[in-house]
This record gives sequence, C-alpha cells and structure tokens, in this order.
Amino acid sequence: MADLRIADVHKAFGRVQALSGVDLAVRSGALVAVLGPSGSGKTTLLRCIAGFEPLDGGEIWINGHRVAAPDASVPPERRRVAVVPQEGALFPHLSVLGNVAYGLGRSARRVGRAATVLDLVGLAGFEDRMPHHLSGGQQQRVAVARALAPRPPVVLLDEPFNALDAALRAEVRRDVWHALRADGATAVLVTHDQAEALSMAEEIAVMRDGRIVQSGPPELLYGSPADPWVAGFVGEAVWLPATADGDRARTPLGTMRLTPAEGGVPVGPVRVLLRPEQITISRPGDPNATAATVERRDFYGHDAMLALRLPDGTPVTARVFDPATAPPAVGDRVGLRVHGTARAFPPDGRPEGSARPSATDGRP
Ligand SMILES: Nc1ncnc2c1ncn2[C@@H]1O[C@H](COP(=O)(O)OP(=O)(O)OP(=O)(O)O)[C@@H](O)[C@H]1O
Repeated sequence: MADLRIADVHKAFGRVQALSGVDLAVRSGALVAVLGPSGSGKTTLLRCIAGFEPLDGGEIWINGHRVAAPDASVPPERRRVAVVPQEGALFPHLSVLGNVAYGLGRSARRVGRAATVLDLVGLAGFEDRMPHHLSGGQQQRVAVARALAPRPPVVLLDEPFNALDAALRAEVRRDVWHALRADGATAVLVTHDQAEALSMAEEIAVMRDGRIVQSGPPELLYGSPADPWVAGFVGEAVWLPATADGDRARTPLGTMRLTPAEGGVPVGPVRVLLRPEQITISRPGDPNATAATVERRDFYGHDAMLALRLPDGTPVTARVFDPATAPPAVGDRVGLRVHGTARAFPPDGRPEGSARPSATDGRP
C-alpha cells in the first residue's frame, strides 16, 4: 500500500480535453471514490494512473516516486497498479486459484496468499471452480482477490459492480469494501453511482468536465455541496426561491434558518437547498406547517418519495420513512414542516444538472 498524488494532470484526445488540471491526493490505505457523470473523465484519469495513457501535463506520484509526467513515464508493469475492470477480467481456462495466483510468481507462499485473499472476498472453498461455473458476483469477487493478491501499491476499480443486479450489487460492494479494508489497500473507485460512492468511500472526488469540482468526506459533499451542480449530483435536491436576511431566509415553505456559510451573510434574493428528508408531513391545517398537495408518490419499500406542490406552484419533494403506515395518497392535502437548516446559493440561473432528473427532484 502507498499514497497516491495526482497534481495538475491534463490529457486531451484530439480536440476533446478529457482532463483539465486534476488534483487528487489519496492517503495510504484510504478508499476514494471518483464520482462523475458519463464523459467527465473518470476512466481517463484511471488509465493515466495505471500508465495506459501518457500525460499532456502534470504529474502522478505513488509512494513518493514520480511515475508519470509528460516527459517521463514509468511503464504500467513497473507501476504495479492493479485494475479491476467492469467485468470479464478472468482467464477462462484457469481455475479460481489459478486466476488469483497468476500474478504471484513461483514462490511456494503464493498459494497461501491466494487462499487468504479468496477468504477476504468470501470465496474460501472455491479454489478449484472454473470461471464459467461462477455467478457474476462471484466472478467480480475473484477479480478483486486477484487484484489484491500481489499487494499492489494502488488498486483501481472501474465501475466494478455495474453488471450486477441491484440486490447482488449491495452485497458484493459490502464484501469488497471489507476485503479492501482488511488488506489495507489504497484504492480508487470510479463510479457514476452516487449511492455507491456515498456508501463505500471515505472520501469522494466529484468530477465534471475533466475537473474535480469538490472533494471531501461523503457527509461534507452531501451536507455542504460547493455549488448547485454538486448539490444536484450528490443526492436529491429540493430548490426553493428565497429572500435571505442574515441567518434566515423567507421561502414559500416558510421562514427557515440558513447554514452558516464561509462567504458571509447573504442578503436579498437567493435560492436555498433542502434535502427531501428535511421535509416531514403533518396533518392538513397544522398551524405550524405549510399546506401542500401530493402530486406523485414513488414507493421504495424502506421509504417513499412524495412530489408535492405548494399553493404558489413551487414543487417540493419529501422523503417519507414509514410509507407503509397511512401514506398520503395522490391528491391529498397535507402540511409540510422543515427540519434543520437550508443552504443558500446565488439566485442566478437554474441549478444545473442532477444525478436523477425526475418529476420528484423539486427544482423550481
Ligand atoms: N481514446 C479516446 N479517444 C478520443 N476521445 C476519448 C478517448 N477516451 C476518452 N475520450 C473522451 O474523453 C472524455 C472523457 O471520457 P472518459 O471515458 O474518461 O469519461 P468517463 O467519465 O469515464 O465516462 P463513462 O462513465 O461514460 O465511462 C469523453 O468526451 C470521451 O469521449
């Protein structure tokens, strides 16, 4: 394991600027997710770290050694960076043990190390199976075990759970997380799935148009997004037009407290951000609530999202945590209460982009 440092990396393909000055530091033993929409440069960044793409500018350092710069590049095999691709990475003619031990050389200890990493990914006892006798989830576990086996300085995971169905994905994700942690691996996970990034990574770097626009722990990105685009990409956003006066803002959903911001105290027109779980449903006519009408209900089992409309026409979204007990129905009038503080952003323009644009994302 080692630390990884990426400094001002640029990479173009013809006229397409895939990376435009990327800075990223990954501590030894940390798991960082690079999260961004399609085309934002995630895979290019990963390929530059692995040594598959030369840099146009900037530097990449692994464990204090410069491995990439425009004028000097350590070849991929000497960087020893392991890559877990999306799928189909196993040698079909080798057993599970053969696959995992492949990169371990001739040492007698290699079988012991292979068994250890297979155990870490939950596949002890599968040594003699052939890849075509494994499920998709088991194959990805073997791919992770094979990546970890030679103790590479850095493990890169390129959307490794994409091909798995939702239920299996959560389970494999959890086990891979445990395996990476138990082995002390320094890992970079590339994903466009915000839930995956939020649940797995200690730190998330959000990428857009070849740049990292914000990085930090998941709680920081969700609670204090740097701009409206990050707010919409990392989680569901409810946007309200508002008038700010110091630490409070007047909105169609009532007057609410603002999250203290570094830039000082806003005054005048702003738009404020709430998360759907900050809005709770109360009975119609509640004097401490704002009236709203339910327009849509998306039931997810553990919770539900309600798309609602305020009397002035503003759409909002509320997350209901006990949807099985007397959930409001479409057309019902309810009261809405707000909890916690709202974050103020400048009023100009519409919030750009969203991870899941839908009728429920409450954008004005
Ligand atoms: N070999 C290449 N030749 C030309 N353009 C490329 C090449 N590789 C990537 N690009 C372009 O660079 C930009 C970034 O691509 P990249 O694959 O890194 O994005 P990404 O965030 O990984 O996207 P996705 O999530 O869809 O895989 C895109 O505009 C892409 O079309």
